[in-house]
Formats: sequence, C-alpha cells, structure tokens
Amino acid sequence: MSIYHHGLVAPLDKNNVDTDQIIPKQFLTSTSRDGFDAALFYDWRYLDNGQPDPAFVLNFPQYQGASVLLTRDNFGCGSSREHAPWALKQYGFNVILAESFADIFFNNCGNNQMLCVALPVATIDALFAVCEANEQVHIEIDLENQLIHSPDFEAIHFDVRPDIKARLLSGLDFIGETEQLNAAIDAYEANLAKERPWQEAWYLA
Ligand SMILES: CC(C)[C@@](O)(CC(=O)O)C(=O)O
Repeated sequence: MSIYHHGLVAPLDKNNVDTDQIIPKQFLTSTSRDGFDAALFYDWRYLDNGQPDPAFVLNFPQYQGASVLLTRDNFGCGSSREHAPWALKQYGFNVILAESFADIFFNNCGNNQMLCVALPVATIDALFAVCEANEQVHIEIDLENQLIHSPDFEAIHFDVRPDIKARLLSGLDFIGETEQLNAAIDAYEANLAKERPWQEAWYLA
C-alpha cells in the first residue's frame, strides 16, 4: 500500500470558503512564498484583540497538528491567489477532502504538492458525522490505489486526475517534470544548431 499521507482530520463545516477567507488580501503584499501559515483563515482564527478565537475549529486542542482538512462545497472559490494553497500547506495541510473545489484553486494545490479529493456529498456528510462522533479521526491516503483508510470507517475509493496523481507520487512540480526531459531538449537544440547554424548564432547571440 503506497501511503501518500497519514494524518489527523480537522473538520471545517462550511460551504463556499473563498480564497480571501483562506488568506485575506492584506497578507498578499509579501513577495516571499513563506510565512502565510500564521495568516491562514486569519479572520476566523483570531479575535479583534489578536488572540486565538477558541470557538474556531482549528483552535480546538484535539485538532492541533491536523494535516487533512475536511470541508464542504466549492472550496477555494473566488480569487486565483496561489497564496491560498501556500497558506494551507505551510500550516500543515497536505490533503483536502471536499464535495468540490474551485478549478483554479484545485490546480494550484496540485502544483504545490497538495492532494484535493472531491467526494460525493453523502460521503462528506458521513465523514463529518464520524468526526462528530470521535475526538480525533486519523486517515491514511493510499494514492496508488486511490483509497482512504481509517480505523473509524470503511475504506473509501476516490478519483484523482492521472497527471496530478503522477506528480504527487513523483514529488515533481511542473518544472521538475520538464527537467526530466533535459536530455531530449539538449539533443533537440544540438540538432537545431546543425540544421540552422544561422539560428544557432542568433540563438546564442
Ligand atoms: C493578483 C491577486 C492579488 C488577485 O487579484 C488575483 C485574483 O483576484 O484572481 C487576488 O485578489 O488574489
């Protein structure tokens, strides 16, 4: 069983969580790709005085260290900011289970080594019920066989886009995948130099 990930589930029982709720606009001024974890769900996580809001689920003691986010429909809607998956990943989430995802957010996650799993609403409802009935729920993701295992429920099969599955199993992003073609690219450029020396001169000018 090729375990892609094993982790604690945190249930965020909300529909239509948009990227501004995931990482509010005032945190987009940084030119770095790091440090967004502290601002994840900022408006929900902190009170006006800057203290953690004990009523927000990610501040519950039993969900500290969670690496799997369970949520509802249309997660990641709104703006296209890649800061949203960066904040989720840096906070510690590697897997998101939801009824559905906004397209741009879904693809941004796939490029940031995060697995988004869309599941039928009945399955999502059942998973929230399991989280309600248990202090903590841990799952294992067998990406190769596309199965979610847990001591608390029967294995769940899930679909995953083949290119995302390959990228997550290989650990490569788009650039890494392209670099695997370096030998072929070098051979093509060498051949180009032979066939069109004038272009080679221009190309290297
Ligand atoms: C460019 C970026 C800051 C953006 O304007 C992009 C977008 O709106 O899709 C955003 O608010 O996330």
